[in-house]
Amino acid sequence: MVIYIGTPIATIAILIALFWISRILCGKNSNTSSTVTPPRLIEFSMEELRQATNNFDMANTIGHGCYGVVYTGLIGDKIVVIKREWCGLQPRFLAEVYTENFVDFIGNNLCICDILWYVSQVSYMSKIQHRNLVNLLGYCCDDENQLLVFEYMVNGSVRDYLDASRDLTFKKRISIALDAAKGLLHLHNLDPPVQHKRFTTSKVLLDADLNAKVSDPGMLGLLEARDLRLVNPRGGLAETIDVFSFGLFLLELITGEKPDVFESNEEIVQWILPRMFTRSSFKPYMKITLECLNYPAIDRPKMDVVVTELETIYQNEVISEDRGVALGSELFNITIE
Ligand SMILES: Nc1ncnc2c1ncn2[C@@H]1O[C@H](COP(=O)(O)OP(=O)(O)OP(=O)(O)O)[C@@H](O)[C@H]1O
Repeated sequence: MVIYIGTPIATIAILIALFWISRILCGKNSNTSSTVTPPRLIEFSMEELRQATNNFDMANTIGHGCYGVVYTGLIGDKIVVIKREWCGLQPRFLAEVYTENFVDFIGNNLCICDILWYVSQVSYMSKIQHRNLVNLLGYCCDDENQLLVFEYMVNGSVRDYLDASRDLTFKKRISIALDAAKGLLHLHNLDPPVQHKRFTTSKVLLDADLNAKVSDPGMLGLLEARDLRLVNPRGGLAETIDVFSFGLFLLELITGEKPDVFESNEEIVQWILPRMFTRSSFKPYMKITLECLNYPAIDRPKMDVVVTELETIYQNEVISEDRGVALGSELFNITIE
């Protein structure tokens, strides 16, 4: 009897890769109260996703980012969002993850290991679940195509929403900020902590009821292998960059305008001064915004503090709801009380 065991090196390489993946899949996760049990991650075929998007019809395109083109698609009776990577997997993905020796050792099996690496990243992403994070539902990966399937957020990004100049009460803005802060806090509370590092108003998506969720949580691994620059390089080191980005997000959320990139907190203060507000909730809002943008970075609050502050502001708004204030350009003509 002949037992064919293939190339021993290839077999060992695959076993090591599988061991590595199983370790990631068994990794620890956070157990904060809003953690959602991960649904089963679905592996879609390319054919299924072609059908879902009408063969990736332009009409289904809703945007694009550094990962790739973003489509809506229909799977069963459910609308989903499909991100299709710009370019296929490159062997250098693996080279950046493993040592040079290991890559040499794997030799001709780079392709399967790249795919295994991609699948391990996707599995990891799918385990990061929270009600304020956009859920990854599934993926498709072969040697030519890599696609990610996410839940669909019908109102698009906060940036889209602000651009469309749709009405948003101050209370609603606070509730969006609070949702987004909780999403980031969940990432920071994971063991080991996860930094988003690309947090902007485009990364906060709104559902039909304007509940907000942070998109692309845990996607950094996939993107870092592609030499991407940080969104806010002045945000400082890993632990503070999300907080800095959150401060910019708060400014953008309240003004509707993209704030300039500031060199210092004095510049931020100069930017805010002519825009002072009368209403009591605006002051704590601007205070926490400025604290997030603090220099040096070590003076910035942690996200749990940000969540607590925003919760207090939100509660004040609920209490004084009947005194409603319209937001918009006229807001900034109000002088200091
Ligand atoms: N799950 C989703 N539901 C609804 N719309 C989405 C979803 N994901 C992305 N979009 C839309 O697609 C656009 C592009 O998203 P994507 O995350 O690829 O890039 P980005 O955030 O705009 O830029 P980058 O990733 O380069 O920083 C978003 O601005 C948003 O309008």
